[in-house]
Amino acid sequence: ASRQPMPLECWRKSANAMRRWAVSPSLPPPAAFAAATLGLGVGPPQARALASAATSPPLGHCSPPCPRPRRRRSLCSSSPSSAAMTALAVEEARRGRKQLGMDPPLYDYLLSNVREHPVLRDLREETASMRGSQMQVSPAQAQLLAMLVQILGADRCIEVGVYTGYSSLAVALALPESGRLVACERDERSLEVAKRYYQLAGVAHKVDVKHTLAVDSLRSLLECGEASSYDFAFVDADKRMYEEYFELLLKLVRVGGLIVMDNVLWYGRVADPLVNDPNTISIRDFNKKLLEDKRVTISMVALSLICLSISYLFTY
Ligand SMILES: C[S@@+](CC[C@H](N)C(=O)[O-])C[C@H]1O[C@@H](n2cnc3c(N)ncnc32)[C@H](O)[C@@H]1O
Repeated sequence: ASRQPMPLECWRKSANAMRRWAVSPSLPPPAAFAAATLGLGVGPPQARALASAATSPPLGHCSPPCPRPRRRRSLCSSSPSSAAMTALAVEEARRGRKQLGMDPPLYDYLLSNVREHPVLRDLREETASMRGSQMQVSPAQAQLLAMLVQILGADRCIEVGVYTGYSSLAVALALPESGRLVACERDERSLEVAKRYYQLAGVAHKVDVKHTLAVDSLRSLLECGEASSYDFAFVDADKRMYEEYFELLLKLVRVGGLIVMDNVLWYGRVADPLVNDPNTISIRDFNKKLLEDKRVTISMVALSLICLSISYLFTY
């Protein structure tokens, strides 16, 4: 597909954001760039290096006049120009590319085999331009969540970490008319988008939105006597709370139900002994405890692979 050249002012804004991020480990990556690098299977250290390499002005934008000779730093001779990089980032976010360790052509192929509800597609496209869009689950992941809900015959579900509602909408669409999804999210602005799309998809009556800290919502469900009354839970929020969410959900979800925890591979960081930030340590510890936890049966998966195999099971 042909792409229009990016206006210089837009390019400057994204280049500045990327440059700030490249030198400040405490800052989150610019959303679209993070989506692009994750989609490409690039880990955070390489992504940061790429961001720093990709911030020289794009070809054709600094002449005339050009105050000093341009030096393009690049990681390898085939590094794309920054304009191409930024355009790619936007495209990646728009297309919902997010898959650990899968190269882009194969992931494109996978995405082209996802059945995505039109309202989910619209939500994904609207979210792509929003801050934090890289947090959204991919269409393939959402399809798997919906399928798990259907296989379970789930009627009552919980989601921790709604953002703009992509995964919760996929689950709500898969629920029967009598179904109920308790959707926990602390951010009001994201929830406004989510609620709008629940309405558009005609599932708002199935979703019970809890706008507060998720841990408080889960505790209050237990206080209301709802122990063992849920079939399915999906956790996709603050990683340092995983253990606490898991313990609460273990009480809320019935025996034979399913708890899905997102990001347990944490973009590969859990396997890198040099990465020891609090989120990574927390997920690593959580995975270790779960491995030894005899109360549950576990399966840690690179999501899209299980998605394909389950699809084929159903096809034949
Ligand atoms: C990874 S995003 C969720 C993405 C969502 N599942 C989707 O597919 O679009 C995580 C969300 O969790 C929310 N969150 C983080 N900590 C939370 C907390 N303690 N209580 C409730 N929500 C929280 C954030 O505001 C953010 O919107």
